[in-house]
Amino acid sequence: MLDKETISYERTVLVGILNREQPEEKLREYLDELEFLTYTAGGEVVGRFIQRVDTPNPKTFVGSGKIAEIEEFVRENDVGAVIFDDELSAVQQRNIEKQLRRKILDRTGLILDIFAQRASTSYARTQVELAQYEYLLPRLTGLWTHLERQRGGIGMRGPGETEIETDRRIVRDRISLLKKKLTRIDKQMETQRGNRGSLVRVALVGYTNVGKSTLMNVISKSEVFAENKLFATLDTTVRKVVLGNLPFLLSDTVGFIRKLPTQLVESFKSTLDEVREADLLLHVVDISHPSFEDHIASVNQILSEIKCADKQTVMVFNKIDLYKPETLDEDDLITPRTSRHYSMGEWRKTWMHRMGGNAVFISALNRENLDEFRKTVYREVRKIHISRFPYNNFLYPEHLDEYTQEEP
Ligand SMILES: Nc1nc2c(ncn2[C@@H]2O[C@H](COP(=O)(O)OP(=O)(O)OP(=O)(O)O)[C@@H](O)[C@H]2O)c(=O)[nH]1
Ligand SMILES: [Mg+2]
Repeated sequence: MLDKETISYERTVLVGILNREQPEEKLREYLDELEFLTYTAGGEVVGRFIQRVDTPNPKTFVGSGKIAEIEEFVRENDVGAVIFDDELSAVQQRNIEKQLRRKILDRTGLILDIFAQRASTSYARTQVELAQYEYLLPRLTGLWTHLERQRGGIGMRGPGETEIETDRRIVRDRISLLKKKLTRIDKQMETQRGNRGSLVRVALVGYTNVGKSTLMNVISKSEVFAENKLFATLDTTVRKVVLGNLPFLLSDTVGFIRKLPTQLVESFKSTLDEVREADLLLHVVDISHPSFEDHIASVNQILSEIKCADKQTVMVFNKIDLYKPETLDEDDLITPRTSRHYSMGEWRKTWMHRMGGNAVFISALNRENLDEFRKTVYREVRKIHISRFPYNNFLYPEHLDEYTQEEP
């Protein structure tokens, strides 16, 4: 009889540092996110190590005492990988690896690994592979400088160096090959996008795991892969959606994350072209997440990196079914009331005001408030349509009643 297959998660530990920008509460959130990323990559977190570090140790990132502590733990607990929340230099990564004799990853390396695991089309795979090589290249350089220093001036042209030089050349060749391949695919995609005609284009953007694909499925009655893991979507899906009598194209795309590796932003440029060419962005937010405001800031940061910060945007606050404000005891006169205590109504007022009415609060999963969502999207798409085709305005009268009847 066949043994039942058991999924084995690799045992891992996380390492984070405390400093002025990263007080305890922030760090906890970052490590929670890193734990979720680790789980997505196939790891089980069995320990967390934290140290107050104002200037990271150039050799080992954290102090030597901390490394010794981690070493003892990984030895006794059968740990396979140690993951740092912050970016490690090539030298740090190698030194730590030498001492711990385990796989050492930083946040960027981990995100790249997840992307590599999840990329299912050849296009996504090519983009990820490019990002991985871009990540690797300076690390090979680091390895080389390290050897150079160790060997001193004489006998520099030893086999070690030649080997690394060769490695670097192979990596560089591979990078330029992948870039060429991507340029070719980009051209094809551009033509495809061009063939879509003059329909208004709307793109779902937002932090990873906020519910973009779920919303896409609900709105377009399509079947896009949605899952409670990070980066469920790597490829862009485009669907034609009709609200009332108004057709437009809706695209679902890769989720963003804090400290998204720049290599990934670079190599996913063409996936992000869908965002760049959109007429309207639907910025989806998971309002039930305690740091959703930071998420909004991260997404806006990436949007400005790809020069989309000024696009017409509707803020879509999703997962209202899960939102719970923190509560204050009535006799607690000390704790200041902050946005964490806001009721849904208060958030609504704040964002409606900030967005000039372009904010909706929904639950894609429970299909709550979808009418309001449709109404807002309809109104904005219609505006774009009319500004683009003023002459056939008569084709698009207000149809607010019609589409609301579509919903059973
Ligand atoms: N409670 C609740 N869960 C939701 C809601 N919308 C989506 N989810 C869940 O959130 C998880 C992530 O949903 P996805 O639609 O995959 O999220 P995404 O933004 O496409 O994620 P990536 O593609 O990974 O960036 C899934 O488990 C969904 O079922 C909602 O309104 N309420
Ligand atoms: Mg998705």
